[in-house]
Parts: sequence; C-alpha cells; structure tokens
Amino acid sequence: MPAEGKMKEVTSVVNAVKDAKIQCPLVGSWTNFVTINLVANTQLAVGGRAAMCFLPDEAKPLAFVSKSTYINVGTLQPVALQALTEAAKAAVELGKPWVLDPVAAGLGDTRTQLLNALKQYKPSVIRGNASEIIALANLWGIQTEKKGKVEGVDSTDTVDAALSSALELAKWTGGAVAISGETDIVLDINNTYRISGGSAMLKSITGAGCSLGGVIAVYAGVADPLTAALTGSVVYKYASERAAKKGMGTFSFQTAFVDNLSLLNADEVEKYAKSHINS
Ligand SMILES: Nc1ncnc2c1ncn2[C@@H]1O[C@H](COP(=O)(O)OP(=O)(O)O)[C@@H](O)[C@H]1O
Ligand SMILES: Cc1ncsc1CCOP(=O)(O)O
Ligand SMILES: [Mg+2]
Repeated sequence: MPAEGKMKEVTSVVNAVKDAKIQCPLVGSWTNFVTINLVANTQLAVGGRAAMCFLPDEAKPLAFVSKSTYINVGTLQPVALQALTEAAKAAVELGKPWVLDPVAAGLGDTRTQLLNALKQYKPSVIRGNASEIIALANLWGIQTEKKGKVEGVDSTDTVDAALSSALELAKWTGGAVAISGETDIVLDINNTYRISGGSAMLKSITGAGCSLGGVIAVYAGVADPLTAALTGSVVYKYASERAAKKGMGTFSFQTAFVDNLSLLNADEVEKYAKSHINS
C-alpha cells in the first residue's frame, strides 16, 4: 500500500494515541495473576486508567463505570467461569467494547467451557498469538480444518498460518482480530494490515501479549475496534524497538519498554506507522 493510501489508518492511529492521553478511559480488566501488574502499568503508560477485578458480583458495576473491558483467560480461578462470563455479558448489554485474549486456548476443560460460554458475546477485538487464534477458531467450531498447537501459553504456528482462522473469527464477531508475532496481522472483515518492526525481546518477558490486549482495550475506549487493535500493535512495535539495546538484560528491557510507552510522541508514532503498516 503506497504511503498516501494508508494515511486514513495512520491518522486514526495517531488520534487514538492522543485521545487515550486526553480522555484517560477506565478499563475494567479480568486478567491473570502472572502478568496483572504489567497489564495495569502498560494501560496507565498509554494514558488509560486500570481496574483489575476477580469476583462475579463486581462484573456489572465495573462494566458500568468502564469505557471498555479486557478479559484474559490466562490463570483461571474457581470463580472465573461466572465472573468472566458476566463481565462480557455486562459489556455487551451496556453497548461497550470488550477485548478477549484466549490465552492457552484448548488447554483443559474449564478454559474450554469458559471460552465456549464467551462465544455468544462476540468480542469487539480478539488478540492472541497465532496458535491461540487457530485454537479458538477450532474451539468455536467456525473452522473445520483442525490445525494449530498451543504449547502452554506459547505459539508454535506462524502468524500467516492463523490468517484464515482470524478471518473466520472476524466474520463471527463482526469485530477486529489481532494475531501477534514477528509481524502482526490486524484485520476485520474488510481490511487486513501487517505491522512490522518491534523487538524479539518482547518474547523474553512474560506478559507482552497479555499487556498488548490490555492496551488495545484502552484504545477501544476511545476508538473503533479495528483502530484500537492497529494502534496497540503499532505502539508495541514502536516502543519495543526503541527500548531494545544490544546486550541489555530482559528486565531492563521491560522497564525501558514501559517507559517508551509512557513517552509516546504523536509525530514519531505517525512516522513509524507510515513505514510499518502494510496491507
Ligand atoms: N520476533 C518478534 N519480533 C518482534 N516483535 C515480536 C516478536 N515476537 C512477538 N513480538 C511482539 O510481542 C508482542 C506479544 O506477542 P506474542 O509473543 O505473539 O504474544 P503472546 O505473549 O501472547 O504469545 C506483540 O507486540 C508482538 O508484535
Ligand atoms: C506464563 C503464564 N502462565 C499462565 S498466564 C501466563 C502469562 C502469559 O503471558 P503472555 O501470553 O503475554 O506471554
Ligand atoms: Mg499470550
């Protein structure tokens, strides 16, 4: 896509980056206890406000005060089936966007039962690694070809192998789907974008994917689902690339990465988006 052909998308991304900092949307998050702190801190870094909950009775009131909801199924506790289902239901009933990260989709009966219960609520954005996107499409029965293998929380598939699954998921939800990897793919039923760049050091910290979902939920509080997913992808590539330095250790990288997310400069994001969003 020539530079002028993607100006609309670049402008939408830059506006979302600015609007999150101006509007500071509250995002209610239901996420795992491995990466919960990184999720909250990255949400704050890009301008959002974070609130993490666990209990079923908090689902409705949290959705009510939030601009969007983030649901991540990483570490499920006994109350998760009820709590996360009610959180998705509340978001939909209130007409607010919600983002799903189907971590380790396919692992165990509880996770499968929960993800199946969430299907009817059609997430505004689904964000997962390639194997999770494939596994979710299989689990939801919207893709007949059985393929893909999630190893714990890790992907064993290429982003391109998940493209058709992502498209089927987008047809079901009517929303956006983001497949993360060396090059991300962000799509809805009408548009497909590839976002290049970033740093492979994101693979060396836990929660890069989880926090990307949480940040997409911040942008979903100020922009449409496709723009939100695209903006999350671009700022993760941009901030991780700036953070990584030869020879640096993984925890210093995590700190530098969150710092760079908090210091996003709209002009620089614009320049980066122009050269890293491809169709
Ligand atoms: N090899 C890579 N090079 C650059 N960025 C990467 C690479 N692998 C993953 N990423 C980035 O890391 C973040 C998390 O993606 P991923 O590792 O696929 O998710 P998960 O942690 O859920 O498995 C995304 O922003 C993605 O673009
Ligand atoms: C290690 C781990 N185990 C259960 S959830 C989780 C975090 C996964 O985070 P991410 O998918 O962002 O790497
Ligand atoms: Mg993940």
